[in-house]
Amino acid sequence: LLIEDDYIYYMNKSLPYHSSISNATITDINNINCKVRPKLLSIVNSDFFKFFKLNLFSECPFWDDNNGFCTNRACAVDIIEDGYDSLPDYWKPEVLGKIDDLNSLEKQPIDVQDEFLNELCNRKFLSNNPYSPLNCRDIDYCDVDYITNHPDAVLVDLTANPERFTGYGGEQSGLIWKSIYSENCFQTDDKNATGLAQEVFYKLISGMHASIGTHLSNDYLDVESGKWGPNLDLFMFRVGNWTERLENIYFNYAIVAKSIKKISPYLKNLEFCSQYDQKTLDLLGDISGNIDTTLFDENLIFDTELSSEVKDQFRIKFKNVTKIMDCVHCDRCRLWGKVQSTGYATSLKILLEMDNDPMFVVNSLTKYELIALLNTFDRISKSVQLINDFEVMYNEKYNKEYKSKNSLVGKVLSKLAHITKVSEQKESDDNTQVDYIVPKDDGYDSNIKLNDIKTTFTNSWNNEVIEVKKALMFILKSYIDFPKNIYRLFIIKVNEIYNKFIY
Ligand SMILES: Cc1cc2nc3c(=O)[nH]c(=O)nc-3n(C[C@H](O)[C@H](O)[C@H](O)COP(=O)(O)OP(=O)(O)OC[C@H]3O[C@@H](n4cnc5c(N)ncnc54)[C@H](O)[C@@H]3O)c2cc1C
Repeated sequence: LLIEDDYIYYMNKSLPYHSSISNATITDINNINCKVRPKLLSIVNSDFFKFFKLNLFSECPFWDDNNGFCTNRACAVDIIEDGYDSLPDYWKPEVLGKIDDLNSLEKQPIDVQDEFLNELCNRKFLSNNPYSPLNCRDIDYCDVDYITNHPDAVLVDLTANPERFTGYGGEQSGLIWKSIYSENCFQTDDKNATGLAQEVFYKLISGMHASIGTHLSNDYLDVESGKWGPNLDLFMFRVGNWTERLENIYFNYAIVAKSIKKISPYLKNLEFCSQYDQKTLDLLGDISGNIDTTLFDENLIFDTELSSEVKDQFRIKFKNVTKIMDCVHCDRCRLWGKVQSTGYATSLKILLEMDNDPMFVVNSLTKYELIALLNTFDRISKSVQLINDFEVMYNEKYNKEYKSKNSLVGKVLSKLAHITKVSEQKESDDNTQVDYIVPKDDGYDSNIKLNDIKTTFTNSWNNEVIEVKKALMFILKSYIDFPKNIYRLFIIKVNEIYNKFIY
């Protein structure tokens, strides 16, 4: 019911959530995604793009509590509540969250590890940034030096460690998310730019959070059956029931896709992978060819000199997000958290800094930023695909009689498409206006709202009925078990007395 309240609240509120910075409809993005997905898969499975460098032993720089999840069971109780002790070892969160198949390079000194990736490249400049931040303006949105040069960092094969359910949860992960969201506090005199920066920052984090939720719901371990597979109810609970979270996944898609479009023409100059050069460049060219430049208009975010102060704050705050990932005590979650926060940071660097001096930005990119960028695109692209898969599952399970448009996710998606159309219409009416577009509350919206409320209410009602039934069954079973339990108690007591008597 809480979710339902929040959901209705969202549908009714008139906050300027739907700005006109993205001109794409949900359908546009779904279509683009169908075309780029196979190519993206080939890229992230290639030798160059499948390794990421990570320091598994770095201490959390923000708070003292380094009492990690892997040694702290309490972190898991929210997810695996019952009988933690009775779970087989390989289902325990510290095992589910561990990184498998650490490359044998892990044991090698850092320069040998680097050599491995450098062998794939004609030029080494990607690991040695000639545009040292010491000499130049800082344009990094993540802590690049930390990733590439930390002596404890190791190469991890991302394909051997897919993002999935790990059982990581509870207070610790809640605290991490809370501190990431609370980075979103900008203070400048430019109210418009500050508001917009806050909105974009929130959407990025929420989209990343929702994408992680989508992946863990899709690759979920059912501890009762011991099988891995998609968990529709978990997806609906975490993401599907929340219009805003779904929208933010698509928003992040538009941001990352646009940054890849923007950097692609310059990748030719990088010659970053001799062995895979042509094939990788062809694939990247194909991907970029399918992305429309109007997908996202970065100039509407930070377009004026006035907002450069906001931009600087944005950069520092995003850098902090990538550092907060060191506080994540589940190794695999930390790995993907670091990859994705670095990927979004790289997107922002490309989108917001390239117009000033493209080659300055291009030459400052490290290979790990490029690897993170492409892998983040793969994560968000998979999330978009999964949203569509879950929609089909939802219709099959709950909504057979409804058409796709009337399913919960379907309604959300068509509403988003509708909102974008409204914003497009408004934009063409007034080209000079770059303000937020608030969706019109027309009959279409009211119908959707009414249907949403009905469907959400029916689902919540059915869930409550199932829970009440379960509770009643539990009470009934405890009455039935009562004589058996009394008998067992009696035997235990008799046994104790007998033992005392004997010894
Ligand atoms: C960096 C990081 C990576 C992780 N990776 C994994 C992983 O790979 N596999 C895995 O199983 N677990 C992972 N986790 C844990 C996972 O994200 C959840 O924290 C955990 O499953 C507990 O979920 P929860 O229901 O308590 O709510 P949480 O997901 O912890 O959310 C906390 C609160 O944030 C709000 N919230 C939730 N989602 C959103 C959203 N999209 N937008 C805005 N607000 C939101 C809600 O109010 C919620 O109560 C990761 C956690 C972190 C911090």
